[in-house]
Amino acid sequence: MIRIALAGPRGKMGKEALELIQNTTDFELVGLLDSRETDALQNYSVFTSIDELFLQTKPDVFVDLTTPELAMKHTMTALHYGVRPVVGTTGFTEQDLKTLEKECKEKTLGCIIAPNFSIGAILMMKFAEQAAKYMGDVEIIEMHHNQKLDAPSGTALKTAELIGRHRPSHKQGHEDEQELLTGARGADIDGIKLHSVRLPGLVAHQQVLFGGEGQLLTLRHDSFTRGSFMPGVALSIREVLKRDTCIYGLENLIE
Ligand SMILES: NC(=O)C1=CN([C@@H]2O[C@H](COP(=O)(O)OP(=O)(O)OC[C@H]3O[C@@H](n4cnc5c(N)ncnc54)[C@H](O)[C@@H]3O)[C@@H](O)[C@H]2O)C=CC1
Ligand SMILES: O=C(O)C1=N[C@H](C(=O)O)C[C@H](O)C1
Repeated sequence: MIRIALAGPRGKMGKEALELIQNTTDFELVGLLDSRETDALQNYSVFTSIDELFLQTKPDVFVDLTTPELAMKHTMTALHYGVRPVVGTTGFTEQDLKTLEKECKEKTLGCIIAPNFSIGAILMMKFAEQAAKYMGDVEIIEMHHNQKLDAPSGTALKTAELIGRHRPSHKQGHEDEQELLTGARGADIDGIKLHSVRLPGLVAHQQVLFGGEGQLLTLRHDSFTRGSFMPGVALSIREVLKRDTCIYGLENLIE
């Protein structure tokens, strides 16, 4: 049995993950971390202190599905107690990732930071990385529900990073281009334009557009339900136990 502690169990992702853990025969839920005590979770040990969670439940794996401002602190605390983190929460900076890499190396502990757990989104990112070898003019449009805290999404940032491995940094478009309204052309990562849409009704969607003379290549992925993320959560829980480094992105776990 893999002993699992989960943070954020009342959230949109946390609820799904709770169900996944309950319904998976080799997973055992040993504790929950939430910002407050809640009746809805009274059958489980709910902690409001992350230190108490680890001291009292001694999990093998800690799954974090909370908020960008908490994720780094939670992940570092898990590593401090020798617990392997699987983190779906977004908002990690480059510096955060470097710090985690160092911490995992020092402690010889696995940690998985997954900007997106769905296989379709991972494939979209891998295809975008391939396309960038041949088509260097690209814009990313990510679309999410209107309760999302961070923009751009973790998936969009990861996509830009993978594209950047093959696309030399350069300014796209016309050199005399002017933004008549601030933000009209989106955010900019090494010249890649990145646009964030937030609307009710959406879940998680992304298009990567590659333009070339007389042609457009569109890569699109849609998560219509949060069930799309759960196989990736289960895979990460099993994989993190076999690893002793910090892994950023599930593309590193699949061939
Ligand atoms: N990697 C992936 O595939 C996916 C990642 N996400 C990310 O997961 C995170 C959560 O997303 P949602 O479930 O949509 O958000 P949500 O807002 O529905 O849930 C966040 C949860 O965190 C809890 N929380 C707040 N403060 C806390 C504290 N101090 N201790 C413990 N829990 C606390 C809240 O009670 C809530 O249950 C976001 O960063 C989002 O970007 C979301 C979907 C897929
Ligand atoms: O907040 C969300 O919903 C999602 N967050 C992740 C991100 O920021 O990329 C993954 C997915 O897009 C859903």
